[in-house]
Amino acid sequence: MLGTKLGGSEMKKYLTLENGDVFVGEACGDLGAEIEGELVFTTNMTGYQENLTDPSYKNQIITFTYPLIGNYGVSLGTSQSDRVQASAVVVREMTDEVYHYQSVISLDAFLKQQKVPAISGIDTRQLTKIIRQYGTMKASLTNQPVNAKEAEMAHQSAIVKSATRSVTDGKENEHVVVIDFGVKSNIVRSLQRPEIDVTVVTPESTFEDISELHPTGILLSNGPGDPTDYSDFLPVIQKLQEQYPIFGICLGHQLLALANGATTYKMTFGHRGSNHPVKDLITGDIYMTSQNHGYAVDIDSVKSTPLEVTALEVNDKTCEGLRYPGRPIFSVQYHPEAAPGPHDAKPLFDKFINLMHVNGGVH
Ligand SMILES: NC(=O)CC[C@H](N)C(=O)O
Repeated sequence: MLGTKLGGSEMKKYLTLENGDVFVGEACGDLGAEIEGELVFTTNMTGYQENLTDPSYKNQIITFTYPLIGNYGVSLGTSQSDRVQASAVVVREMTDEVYHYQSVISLDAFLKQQKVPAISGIDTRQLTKIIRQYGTMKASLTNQPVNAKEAEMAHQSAIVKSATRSVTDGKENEHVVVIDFGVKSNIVRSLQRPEIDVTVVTPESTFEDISELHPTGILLSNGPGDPTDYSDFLPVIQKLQEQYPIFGICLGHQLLALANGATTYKMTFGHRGSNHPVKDLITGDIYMTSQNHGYAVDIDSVKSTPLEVTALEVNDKTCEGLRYPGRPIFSVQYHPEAAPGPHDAKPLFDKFINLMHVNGGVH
């Protein structure tokens, strides 16, 4: 059944796109809430809980192209941060008939609890075709019809405020410092080993703050928004890369590129999904990867930097990996931590830790 009625709601909701298109559906999630955001789509067939709680989706309205969302509920330990980060959710059908032994709450109830609005009964195939043609655009989700002008939104900085926290007990001698631009829990989890301490620090940290932690390696995390909004942190990366092994993931990859003089650009509709093939130019291997990004590193701009392109997206040949020859520094545009998605690239965490071992840890 299309647009399952949830919690007895028959309330209409209006999704108004910047180009003037209007979709009318049924309100679910937080029924009263109205929001604006950047309308994006993800082709993930599963993993809605991980997507919704991924801080990289801050200020974005997520359209799920998979037609049935919510059927395995929401479970403990699956979220990628402590709350829903996306502004709103667009689905073809949301169900609260949940079948999963670990589910503790339905998706609709979770969204209500988190005060996040959603709209169901939308032809998400048609909507996705519009986004593919016109590109990612601003949109509003309202309880009454509005005109497209009102759906226009000023540029919102999506920078996440984070706090420094020690993830492990600090007794061991190898120490990864994660710069938290909006880090996903599974990145931190993927680094954890008995011999490794992990400390997560805010991007307001200075080079001195970070050095005082005696890192053996630095992980530049994923995060929301336009990478050029983070220019304040680039001088810190420039200093860190003189001394420490670095692994950049997604936003972290883009910031490593910017810190070395490359440029980034906004893609038409980005890559959001779990089946993006990436070719590793060093080994020739192809990985299936999990992705969620709207910006990319300009490959031509890398030529005049000390960096080298190490991977390409097979379909559109965009930059998926970089390394700094001669230094223990590399980055990827995709998500080796998955959550959700395939695990082909998981060995990159071991690669980073091995680089730290080889480097011996610069203290
Ligand atoms: N997942 C991420 O780190 C996304 C990076 C950046 N916000 C982008 O959309 O390109």
